[in-house]
Amino acid sequence: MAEVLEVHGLTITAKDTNRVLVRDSSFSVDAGETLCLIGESGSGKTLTGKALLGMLPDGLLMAGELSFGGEVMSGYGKKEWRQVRGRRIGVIYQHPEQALHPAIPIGRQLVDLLRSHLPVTRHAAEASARAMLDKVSLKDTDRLMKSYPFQLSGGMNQRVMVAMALLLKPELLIADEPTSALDVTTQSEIIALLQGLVAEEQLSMLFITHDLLLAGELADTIAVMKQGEIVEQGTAAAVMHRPKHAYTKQLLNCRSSFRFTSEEGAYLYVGNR
Ligand SMILES: Nc1ncnc2c1ncn2[C@@H]1O[C@H](COP(=O)(O)OP(=O)(O)OP(=O)(O)O)[C@@H](O)[C@H]1O
Repeated sequence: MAEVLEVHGLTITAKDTNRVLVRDSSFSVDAGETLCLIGESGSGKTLTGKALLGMLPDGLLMAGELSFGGEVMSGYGKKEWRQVRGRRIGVIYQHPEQALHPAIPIGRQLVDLLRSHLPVTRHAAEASARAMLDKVSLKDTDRLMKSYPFQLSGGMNQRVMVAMALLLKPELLIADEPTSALDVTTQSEIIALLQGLVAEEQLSMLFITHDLLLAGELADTIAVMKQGEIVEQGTAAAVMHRPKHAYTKQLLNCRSSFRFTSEEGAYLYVGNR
């Protein structure tokens, strides 16, 4: 399968303290593949995602090579990043307010996004926006196009954010803990939606989570991060059922539905979460 994203030796350092926040991290995402980056809070997942969007905060230094669609992005300037971010790499955050403007109706946000990247008429952009809202299973699109984010539930806003992320038909979707702030039922609905869209659009996805079981449900491959380093990576089946690193075993043991059986050296799945 063709590689969409390749990260080689990504290292992120705080300039003032010289603290290494992400160390020599290498991974790749193939076309149509979902890679889950998992690890506890502070392990460097979000910074890795930000590096891939050219959005690292000032004060951090990046080294290593990032390639997307065969093109090296590591040396990109602001203009090149703007052409990739949002257009070729879509992004979904934990909180919709990170992506949606609170004082602009949903419809206008979608239309403006389309028209800022593509030479389309307002009428055509509105039709595409409605079609995309429909695709993320939001009903009553006429009313929705005129609604503000605060008038929608958390789950609906999350769906709008998915619609925004996919509107420009990106090749890669970066989802940073997109369901962590949602209740369990809504979380399952959003995960099912993402799984459906990824399959339908043949999208590649980098899914960032602290939840190894969720990673097991979604991922083709999993990379486990601890204190800025990838300590284990492999197919989802290998990482979930034959974990090698003590930290991965610890993450699995934290979830009650998995139990480590020392005689067999394997994890047994003993029910749903
Ligand atoms: N702008 C910054 N300057 C200095 N250190 C930072 C900066 N941003 C993040 N860090 C530090 O880098 C480390 C990794 O942060 P990051 O946000 O990537 O972790 P994470 O794995 O995404 O955690 P979480 O799940 O809590 O979001 C943390 O120790 C964090 O405090």
